[in-house]
Amino acid sequence: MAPQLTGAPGSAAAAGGASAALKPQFHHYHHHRLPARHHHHPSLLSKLAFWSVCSLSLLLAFLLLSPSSSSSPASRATDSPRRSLHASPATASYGGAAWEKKVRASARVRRANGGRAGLSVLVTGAAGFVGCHAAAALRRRGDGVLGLDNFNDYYDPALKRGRAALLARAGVYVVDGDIADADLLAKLFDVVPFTHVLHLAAQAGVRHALVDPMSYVRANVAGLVALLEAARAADPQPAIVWASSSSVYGLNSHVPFSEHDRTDRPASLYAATKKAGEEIAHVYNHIYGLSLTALRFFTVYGPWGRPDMAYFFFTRDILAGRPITVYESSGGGAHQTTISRDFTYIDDIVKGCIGALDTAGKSTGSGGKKRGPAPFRTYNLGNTSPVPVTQLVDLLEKMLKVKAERRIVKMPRNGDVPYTHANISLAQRELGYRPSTDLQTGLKKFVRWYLEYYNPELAVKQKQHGSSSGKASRGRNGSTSSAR
Ligand SMILES: O=C(O)[C@H]1O[C@H](OP(=O)(O)OP(=O)(O)OC[C@H]2O[C@@H](n3ccc(=O)[nH]c3=O)[C@H](O)[C@@H]2O)[C@H](O)[C@@H](O)[C@@H]1O
Repeated sequence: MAPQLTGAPGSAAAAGGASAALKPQFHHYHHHRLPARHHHHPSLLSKLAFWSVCSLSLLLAFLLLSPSSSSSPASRATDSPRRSLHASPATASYGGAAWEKKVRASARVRRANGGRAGLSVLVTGAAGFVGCHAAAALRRRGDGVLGLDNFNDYYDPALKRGRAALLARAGVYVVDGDIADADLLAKLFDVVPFTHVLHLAAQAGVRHALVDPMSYVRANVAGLVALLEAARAADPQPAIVWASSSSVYGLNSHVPFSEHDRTDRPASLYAATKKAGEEIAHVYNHIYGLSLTALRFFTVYGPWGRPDMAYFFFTRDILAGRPITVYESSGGGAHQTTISRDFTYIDDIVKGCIGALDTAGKSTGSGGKKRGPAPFRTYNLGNTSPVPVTQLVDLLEKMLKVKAERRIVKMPRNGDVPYTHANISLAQRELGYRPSTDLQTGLKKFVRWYLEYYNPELAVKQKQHGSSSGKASRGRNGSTSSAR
């Protein structure tokens, strides 16, 4: 992918229009409630009652479903808690012949894929990290791809716009809308008979759940239900592959983590909402015959990554000469001497996503009714070789040629788990998943992208001299503005 993109600034429509508009009617009702009981003005009163019921239902619907995410919703992942600027479903604009034409063109299959019919895939969270790479890979294969993303400001929306611009150049249209917008989803399924949904829209990030817990419920629970509702009502019903998380293993200490291990002891609200998603998916598979595949991603990293993840903001802070906080184990567990992650490179994850789409059996329902059993699958997508976070920092120092100022602290109780390690034999067997990128190789690609995107002068210098002065200059776009 061409790395140098400057994204247009993101726009998140302000929420609250619907509820604000309803307020006066609500007050009006209370003002006139007494006369209503005495039957003085029956027609006026029935009107008032009607509007009041409408107001309350809309307000309730708004509170329950409003603003989740398409990529990674909710509020900005900054150190200072801040309410999100969600795109309100009520304010989204779509429809019309030109819009439908664009949607259809993007979702149209270009080329059959190795003898099998090409897929037509709705990718939610397409302006997110994994979504952007997966959508581009599907398009390269000739599949039809339509993206959906709400471009929320959990982290710098300019990065999301940059990813969407990249997809636009590849012929993938990313609809600016929210997975909680039932009308929009119904419309999309109406316009395109999607064969598959790759559902990657979510509120990601483990530690941010302490700051904005409701954003996780809105995106990962209410948003998922909204998507599944639309999918079960669609005709034909698509098969759904979606992003769960390695974090569902929580306090599990049996390593490497296998799909058969316990997932009933999450350590964070994020993990709990992903686990809830897995249970909710089972319901839709059971009642409506939706084909459902959950992929448990293990700490995915790479170019165009998420600025709220440690490898990304460590890079930014090391270059800016700022200290980084590295957690060490508080001790006590079986393998808790070093905090480690099974870091998995983006290209490997994308191959796993595509393997899951290609092998997903069909949904069996139609018209909202189940006609027979449909596949229900869960796979780990990891790298199978955990690396201590301290070693990640060593590698970054070497690649950036800057010494990190490390502040070593005991891991706080912030939802993080000390260790992850995937057993991938099931994905290997059934999806043909074979990760092939070690952390050193993948991180090099990330660092190259990071420098070209945020700090092109330093990138050139490093390329020319094979070394930097050791004193990194500040990034063009991002060193200080990206959120974490
Ligand atoms: O595997 C997953 O399922 C999850 O992977 C990541 O979560 P995490 O592995 O915690 O990744 P980071 O937040 O980038 O943290 C990586 C490591 O750095 C450590 N860390 C983090 C932040 C910090 O300031 N210092 C520090 O040492 C963490 O404890 C962790 O061991 C993603 O953020 C989640 O969205 C994803 O679902």
